[in-house]
Amino acid sequence: MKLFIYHEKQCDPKRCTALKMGRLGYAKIITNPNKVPRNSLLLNPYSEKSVSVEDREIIEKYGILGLDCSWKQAEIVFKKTNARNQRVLPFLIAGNPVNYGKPCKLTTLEAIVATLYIANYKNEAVSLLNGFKWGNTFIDVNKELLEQYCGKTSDEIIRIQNEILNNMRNR
Ligand SMILES: C[S@@+](CC[C@H](N)C(=O)[O-])C[C@H]1O[C@@H](n2cnc3c(N)ncnc32)[C@H](O)[C@@H]1O
Repeated sequence: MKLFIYHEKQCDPKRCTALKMGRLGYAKIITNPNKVPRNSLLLNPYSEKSVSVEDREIIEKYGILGLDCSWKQAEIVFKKTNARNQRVLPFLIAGNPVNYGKPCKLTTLEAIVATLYIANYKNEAVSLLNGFKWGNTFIDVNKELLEQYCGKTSDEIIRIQNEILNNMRNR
């Protein structure tokens, strides 16, 4: 599985999940903007199209690309990207210690794990959590959601997500 992370060097290196993924040999860390793979599936929290099982061909051919930057800068950083295949993740809850419990504010590790899970590469997804103490928390907190999204098309996932959000509002 080809996993790439473009690293903006805006984070605390001790807490950065991307740099740790690089150290563990899980992902290739890229710091030169000219070397960013343009066809990979870019995980963009501001995109309108959801990650789905329909992305398997892109993932197989070109891999997944996370963009590790500070959440404070993220909107500006993503406005500058011109990658071809940009995707948002559907509603999921952060399991990491920094943003625990917050919707959609995932670490780069969590975002890549969720993408693989939804596209039905469950074993590959779960194996990336080895080496991260809180890693399994992400799966535990989101197991039901991930199972609902896994194997579905982008349109189906948006429908499922909207139903989940409506049910939460009406509770
Ligand atoms: C903003 S950075 C923060 C990284 C954090 N400092 C860390 O240590 O992992 C997280 C990256 O993960 C991906 N990501 C996180 N949440 C996402 C979402 N809801 N949809 C799509 N991508 C997401 C994006 O590439 C995003 O830029």
